[in-house]
Amino acid sequence: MPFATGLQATRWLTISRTLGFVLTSHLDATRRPITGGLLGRTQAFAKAVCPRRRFSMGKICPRYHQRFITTGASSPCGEHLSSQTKNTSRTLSSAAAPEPVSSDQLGFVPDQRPKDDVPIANADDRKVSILWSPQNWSRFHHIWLRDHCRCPSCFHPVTKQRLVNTFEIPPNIKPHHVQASAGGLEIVWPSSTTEYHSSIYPWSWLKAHTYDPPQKHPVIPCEKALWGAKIAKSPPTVTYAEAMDDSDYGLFKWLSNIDRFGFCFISGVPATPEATEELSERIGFIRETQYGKFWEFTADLSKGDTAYTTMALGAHTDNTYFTDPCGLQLFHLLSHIDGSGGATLLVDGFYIASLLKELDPDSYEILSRIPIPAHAAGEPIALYKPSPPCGYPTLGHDALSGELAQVRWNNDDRSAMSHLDPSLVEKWYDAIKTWHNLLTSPDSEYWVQLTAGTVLSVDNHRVLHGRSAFDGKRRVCGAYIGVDEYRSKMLVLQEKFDAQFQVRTADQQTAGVGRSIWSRAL
Ligand SMILES: C[N+](C)(C)CCCC[C@H](N)C(=O)O
Ligand SMILES: O=C(O)CCC(=O)C(=O)O
Repeated sequence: MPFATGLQATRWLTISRTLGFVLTSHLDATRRPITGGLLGRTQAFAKAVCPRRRFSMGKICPRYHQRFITTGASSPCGEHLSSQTKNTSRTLSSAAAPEPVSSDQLGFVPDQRPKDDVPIANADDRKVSILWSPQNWSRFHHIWLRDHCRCPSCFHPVTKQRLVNTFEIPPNIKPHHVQASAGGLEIVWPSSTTEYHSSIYPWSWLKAHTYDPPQKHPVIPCEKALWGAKIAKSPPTVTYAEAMDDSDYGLFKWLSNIDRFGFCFISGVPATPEATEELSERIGFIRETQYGKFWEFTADLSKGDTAYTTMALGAHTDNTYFTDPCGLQLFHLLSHIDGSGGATLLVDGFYIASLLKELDPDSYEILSRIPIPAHAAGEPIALYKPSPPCGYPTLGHDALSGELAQVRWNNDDRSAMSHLDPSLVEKWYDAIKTWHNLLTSPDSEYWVQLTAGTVLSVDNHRVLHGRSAFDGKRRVCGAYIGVDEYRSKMLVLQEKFDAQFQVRTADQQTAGVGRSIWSRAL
C-alpha cells in the first residue's frame, strides 16, 4: 500500500491512530487479522511497515490511550513500565511488574515530543519499526536495540563505555513490551539476571542512528566549501585575540574555518616561536616527529629534507611516509632578510579531486585505488615508511559514505612504484599527470606571501601546500597536530557551541552534567 500523501496523510494518520485499536479488537482466536474494508487496508499498511509482522497487539490501556504491543513473548502484556517522562505513565495492569527504572538511572531524556507528535512503534519477532511520518520509517533489530541500551548498567555513565555483554544477548531476543512515549521508545526486555530490563531510546538519538533504511546524511555533518585561486579575495581568518580567548568561541570559529575551508589564517600573532607554540597548543598537544616537537627551520639542511633548503616545493601534503599523516600543520614566517621569494602555495585537494572526478573519472578511480609507497630517509637515524609499506591511495574515501576523506600527495617523497600492475603503469602516469596539471593550474593555485605576525594553519588531509624558491635568510616555525587531536577538539567545541550537536536543554547544559550518553558521536 503506497504511503498516503498530502491531505490523505491526515486521513492516513487517523487510520493509523486506530491501528492499535482496530487491530487489537479484530484479531481472531488464532491472532490472524480479520480482513476486509478499512481494516483490510489498515492491515495492508501494517504489513508494509512490519512485513514480517507476527505479533499480537497488546492491551489498549484505556486510561492513557497508549498502545502497548506484545511480541507474543510468553509474559502477559501489561507489565509495569517505569515513567521516564512526565506526560505518560506505564501502569497497565496489576500483573507482576518489573521494578520501575528512574529517569536518572536511565540517564536524562533529551527531547520530549508533544503527545500528538509521538511516532508509532510496532514490533515483530525480530525488529521494532518506528513510523516517523507517513513517508518516513525506520526499523531496528531487537538485538541491536538491546546491545545499544544506555542505562547505567549497560553503558558507563561517566566513561561512556559499553558494559552490557553483547555476546550474552540471545540472538533471538524479543522485547516483553514496546512503547512509544513522549521521551522516546521504551522497551522492557526479558533478562537472565533480573526479572526484566528496561531501556529507553530518545527519538532524536534513534533518528540520528537509523540504519534501516540506510541514512544518506553522515551522523556528524560537515559542510565543505571547495575553493580555487579566487579564495585570495577573502581567505578565512581569525584574530589572535579570538583564538586565544578563554571562552573558546574564537577557537571554535578558527577550527570551524579549517573544517569548512581546509585552512585558516590567524592574524596579529606575536612573531615569536613561544607565542606560536602557545597558539598551536590551543588546539591540542603538538605531535612530535623526527623534525622535533615545535619546530623552527631555515635553509641549512639541519634536517635531511628539502624543506631545509632554498628550493621551491611543489604542492604536497606532509607525512605521506607515515601511516597516519598529521592532521594540521601550522606555519609562522618569523623573518626573511636579505632575500626574496619563499611565497606560500595552497591548493584545495578536495576541489582538485572534484574536477578530476568530473573531467577524468577513470583517472579519479586509479588515484583512489593505487597505493603509493613513500619514505623519509634523509636522517641517518630514521627511515620512515607507512604500514603497510605499499602505502595508501592518493585519494582516500570514507568506507561507508564513499565521500572523499583524505588527499595524500607528495611526489618528491614517493618511493619506487614496484607494485603496479604492468597493464596499469602508463594509465597511472597519465592519471597523475592529469592530477598534476589540475593542481598547478593558475585557477587552482592560491599564492600568498606570509608575513611575520600571521600564522597559517592547514588541514594536511585536504589542502596541499608548497612554496616558491627563495634566497636570503628565511626563518619559519610551526607544528604538527595529530588528526585525532584536531577532530577531538572540533567535536568538543561543537558540543559546546553548535546547537545541532547539543542533546541537552540549556539548563541541563549549564548544570554542567557532562557529556550526554546520547551524544551523536558515541
Ligand atoms: C615541517 N617541517 C619543516 C618540520 C618538516 C617538513 C617535512 C616535509 C616532508 N617532505 C613532508 O612532506 O612531510
Ligand atoms: O617553507 C615553507 O614555507 C613550507 C615548507 C614545507 O612545505 C613543509 O615544511 O612541508
